[in-house]
Amino acid sequence: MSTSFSIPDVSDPMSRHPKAPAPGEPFRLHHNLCHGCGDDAPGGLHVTVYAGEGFATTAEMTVEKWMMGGPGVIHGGVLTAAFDEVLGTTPLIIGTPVVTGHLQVDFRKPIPIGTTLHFNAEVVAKERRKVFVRATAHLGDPTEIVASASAIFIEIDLKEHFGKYADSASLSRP
Ligand SMILES: CCCCC/C=C\C/C=C\C/C=C\C/C=C\CCCC(=O)SCCNC(=O)CCNC(=O)[C@H](O)C(C)(C)COP(=O)(O)OP(=O)(O)OC[C@H]1O[C@@H](n2cnc3c(N)ncnc32)[C@H](O)[C@@H]1OP(=O)(O)O
Repeated sequence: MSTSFSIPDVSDPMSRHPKAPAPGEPFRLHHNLCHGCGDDAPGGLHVTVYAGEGFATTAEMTVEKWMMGGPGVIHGGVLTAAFDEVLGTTPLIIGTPVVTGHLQVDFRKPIPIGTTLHFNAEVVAKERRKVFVRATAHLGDPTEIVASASAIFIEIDLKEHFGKYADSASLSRP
C-alpha cells in the first residue's frame, strides 16, 4: 500500500448523520476497554471526542507523565494513537463505522508532559468505502500547530469485521 495519498478532488455526497451528537456534545464510547476512549482501559488515553459543526470534531488530551518518550516530551506512538482515536471517531459524524487503513502523522514541535493537547479534525471526503480525515493539534494557541495527521479509514460492516465482539463495537454508532 502506498505511503502517501491524495484526497480526491470530488467527494461522494456526504451528510451529517441525523443521530450525530449536536455540536459540543460528546460521542459515546464505542466500548469501555478501548485504548483510546474507554473509561476502563488500563493505561488508556481517555480521549473524549466532541462533535463540531458540519463534518468537524474536537478533542482534548492531557499529556501525562506515563506518555513520555524523549525526556519531558510525549512519545510519538502515544501521539499517533491519540490521532487514531480522534480521526477514527470523526467519520461517525456521517454515520460511518470505520477502521484505520492508513494513518500518517507530522510531528512539528516537541509536546511537553503536563500540557493539554487540543485536536481539531474533519472528514474531508468519502470515496466508496474510503473516508478521508485530517486533524491538527495545538497546545492552546490554534495558530501554533504542534502536530498534524491525515488518514484513510475504511467503512466496515461491524458484524462482519468484529464477529462476536460486534455488539460492543456497535455502541460506537452515533
Ligand atoms: C481494532 C479496534 C477497532 C476499533 C473500532 C471499533 C468500532 C468501529 C466503529 C466505529 C469507529 C468508532 C470509533 C473509532 C475510534 C478509534 C479508531 C481506532 C481505529 C483502529 O485503530 S482500527 C485498528 C487498525 N486497523 C485495522 O485493524 C484494519 C485491518 N485491515 C482490515 O481489516 C482490512 O484491510 C480493511 C477492512 C481495512 C479493508 O479490507 P476489505 O477487504 O474490507 O476492503 P478492500 O481491500 O476491498 O478495500 C476497500 C477500499 O479501501 C481501500 N483500502 C484498503 N486498505 C487500505 C489501506 N490500508 N490504505 C488505503 N486504502 C485502503 C482499497 O484500496 C479499496 O479502495 P477502492 O474503493 O478505491 O478500491
